[in-house]
Amino acid sequence: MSQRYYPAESSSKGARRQYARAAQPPPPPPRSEQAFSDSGYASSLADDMRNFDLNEDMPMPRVPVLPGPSLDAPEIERRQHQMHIQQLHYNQNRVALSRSIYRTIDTLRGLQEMNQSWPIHYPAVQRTEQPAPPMGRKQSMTDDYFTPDTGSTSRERMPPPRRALTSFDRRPNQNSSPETPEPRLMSPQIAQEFNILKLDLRIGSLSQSELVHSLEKESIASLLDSKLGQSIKHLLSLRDRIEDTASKVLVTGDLNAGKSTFCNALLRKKVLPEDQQPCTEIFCEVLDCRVNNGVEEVHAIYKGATYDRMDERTYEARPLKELEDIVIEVEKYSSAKVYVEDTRPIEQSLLRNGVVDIALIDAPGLNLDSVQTTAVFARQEEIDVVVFVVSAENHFTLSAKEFLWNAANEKAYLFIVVNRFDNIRDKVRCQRMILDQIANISPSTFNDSQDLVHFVSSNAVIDGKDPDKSHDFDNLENSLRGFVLDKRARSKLGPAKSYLLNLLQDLEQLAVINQNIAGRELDALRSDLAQLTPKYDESIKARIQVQEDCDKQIEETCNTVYRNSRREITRTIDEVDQLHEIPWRGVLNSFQFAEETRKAMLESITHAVLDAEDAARRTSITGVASVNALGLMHLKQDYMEKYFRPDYMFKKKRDIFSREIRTQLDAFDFFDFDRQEKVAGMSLSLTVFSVASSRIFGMSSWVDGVVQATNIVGIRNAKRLIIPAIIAGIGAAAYWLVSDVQRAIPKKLAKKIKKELAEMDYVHLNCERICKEVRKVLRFPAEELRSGFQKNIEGLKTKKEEATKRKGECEVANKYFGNLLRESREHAGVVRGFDLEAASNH
Ligand SMILES: Nc1nc2c(ncn2[C@@H]2O[C@H](COP(=O)(O)OP(=O)(O)OP(=O)(O)O)[C@@H](O)[C@H]2O)c(=O)[nH]1
Repeated sequence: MSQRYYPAESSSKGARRQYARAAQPPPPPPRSEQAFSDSGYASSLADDMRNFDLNEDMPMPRVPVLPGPSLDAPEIERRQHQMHIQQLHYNQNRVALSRSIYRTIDTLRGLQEMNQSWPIHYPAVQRTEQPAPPMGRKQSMTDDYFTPDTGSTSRERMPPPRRALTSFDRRPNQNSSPETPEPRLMSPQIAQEFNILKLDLRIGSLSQSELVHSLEKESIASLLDSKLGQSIKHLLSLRDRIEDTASKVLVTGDLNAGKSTFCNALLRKKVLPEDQQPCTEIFCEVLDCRVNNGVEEVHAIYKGATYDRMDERTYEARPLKELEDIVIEVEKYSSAKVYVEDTRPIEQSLLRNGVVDIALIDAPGLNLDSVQTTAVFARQEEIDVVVFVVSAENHFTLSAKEFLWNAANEKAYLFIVVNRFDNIRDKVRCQRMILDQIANISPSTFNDSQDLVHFVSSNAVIDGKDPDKSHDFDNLENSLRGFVLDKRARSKLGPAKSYLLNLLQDLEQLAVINQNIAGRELDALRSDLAQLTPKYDESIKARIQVQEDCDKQIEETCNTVYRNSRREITRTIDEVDQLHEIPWRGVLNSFQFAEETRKAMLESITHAVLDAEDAARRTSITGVASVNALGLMHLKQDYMEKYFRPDYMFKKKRDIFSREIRTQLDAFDFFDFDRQEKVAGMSLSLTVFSVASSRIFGMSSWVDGVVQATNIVGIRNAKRLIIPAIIAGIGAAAYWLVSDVQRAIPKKLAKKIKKELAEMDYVHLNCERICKEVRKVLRFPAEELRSGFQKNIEGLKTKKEEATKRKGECEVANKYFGNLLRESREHAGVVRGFDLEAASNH
């Protein structure tokens, strides 16, 4: 402890402080104005810490020589040497910590980048998935014969797979009921173990772990990203802090404990207002005026403004004597920077001591109001040393104890000034009582009470009327200097070290968790890919095979339909004249007979076509069923089977038109001349005609015949016979024709119809039409089958590509987190090795 360097002062009355100048190193080179820049002191730092080395550090401190018996030269040299070693250690630790800060910032930035491509997993439990409703499918406008199959044949569609929230993407176990929670990926307790990277999600009544579970993976990643950003910011401010050559001393305590008087005593001049009644209501930071171009003044900082000495909009510059008014203007000012000149020699000045620049912060009384108390706590982070002023008359109030308990957690040592000791009659009892209380509040402070607890009377220092009291204060001042200088390694570097350790521990945890997840996901993806690749290849092969089978089936079905239709229709047409029994109602009704016969014939042919269509329908049902069977066999639930409506077939106008035969009756349909002529040859009455006609082709023979006949019967008889013979012949012929109408009509009609149908290629056209319709009908399920296969293959292809991409990402993540784990462990080991105590133990 400092006591070794600052031995207890002689209690002899009037003992005076002496500072030996013997064996002092040459005075430090003058420091630039910049080096003493603003109150945060941060701005005085070099921008890039990476380039600095130990030689650029602060000047070596001089050894203050304390009051007491004069020291001999070897002792002074020894102390000088110790101080040098101490400074060297401090600088080594400072440089090493600074490097570690940069190294950690690099790590955090790398993690932020990684978080963009592979959202970092935060420990959480998986949420149970709710199955999504099955998706409807829009029916095609062309699907006339088919409707979505919603009937008994419909199959349950599986909900689409969803990615678990903070776990890797695995399809939930289909056998597990929705109520059964999935196995926990991580224990939520792990989340509680985070120090720095803990997500602060206290919203409403939900706990952090509940909130983590309710957030999407991307939201957690973005929260972590901002947390990492905050951490980088904090690391930079820690770097600024350890680079800050100044130490901030917060003087706090209860109202009227004498904090301002104590500060004035340290400065040896009345700078801060002292009063019986509470007066300091804002923070007053006392600094060496050299940082303000040597001008003594107060910068009263406006409420809500961030102080910038170079920007007068952020503060009001006022003379020192107005400080009394400023400290109570809480409505206008948040705090004040008090620039004062400390004219005392460097060995005596606390503000300008040659080792470290000290800023004294006079805080409002803790029990002034709760806001101010909170403000004191808020400033803890930037404070190196806490000097707690307690009134010897009042001891520790509740607010004082509360503050000290909290401060003791942050800072192992507290400097306690028990002021107004002059007002105490039984000083020994008071000392005992106060020390007992300190033992409870801060045991480490109690153990070092000789250095850290001082009973003084601050009001007696400036006027110096009572040398005894001044002597106690000198003692305190020496201890405080020692405490500030010796413990700065701990107070300045300690927070950076512990923050780094905590952060690296968090990073290690995140690395373990994420490497684990990436590894598991990688295994899962590898096995997925091992299944997907052959499945994909098989699917392509199966598609070709099934497509061929399906085409073959359609072709065969169509050929069968064509053949059967052609056979049936041709047979009907061939037999059309034998099929109908239209009653004969005499020659006079022969037209009606002919008409009915025509209709009957045409109807029978149309019926034959309709029968062929019916047969085609039945064949189509079988064909569709067998294509559906192929689909179900290969695509299973992915095959969208539709309900087939065979009654919708052959319903178009085109079909009706194609079936129609427009054969009409004409006069020749009633007589069968072919037959008349054949029969005439055998008829007696026409024998004459026959004979005559056999001669008629030659004029000479005909004339010969007439001459011969005339010769036989005589001219006169011949004249008498020829005319009745002609009449009889015509009559017989007419009779013959009329009597043949009943037979001639069907024959002639059938012949005519056949001829017309042959001319229009009726049979082929209808068979072709029927066949075309059947092909069209069969092509719907075939197309469904083809698109099902296509979808299946594309789905597999997409899955394969996604899995391959994801596998690549996981490999990168796995490697990255493996490196992060190694790096954070190794780095934490390095940081743990920084022995901050070594600096003060030498
Ligand atoms: N007797 C005696 N009086 C003191 C001592 N120190 C301070 N006082 C008086 O105590 C009163 C309050 O002192 P301040 O320094 O204003 O107290 P403070 O803690 O700064 O007060 P606030 O900032 O208003 O909380 C003043 O009247 C001082 O003169 C001391 O050691 N002995």
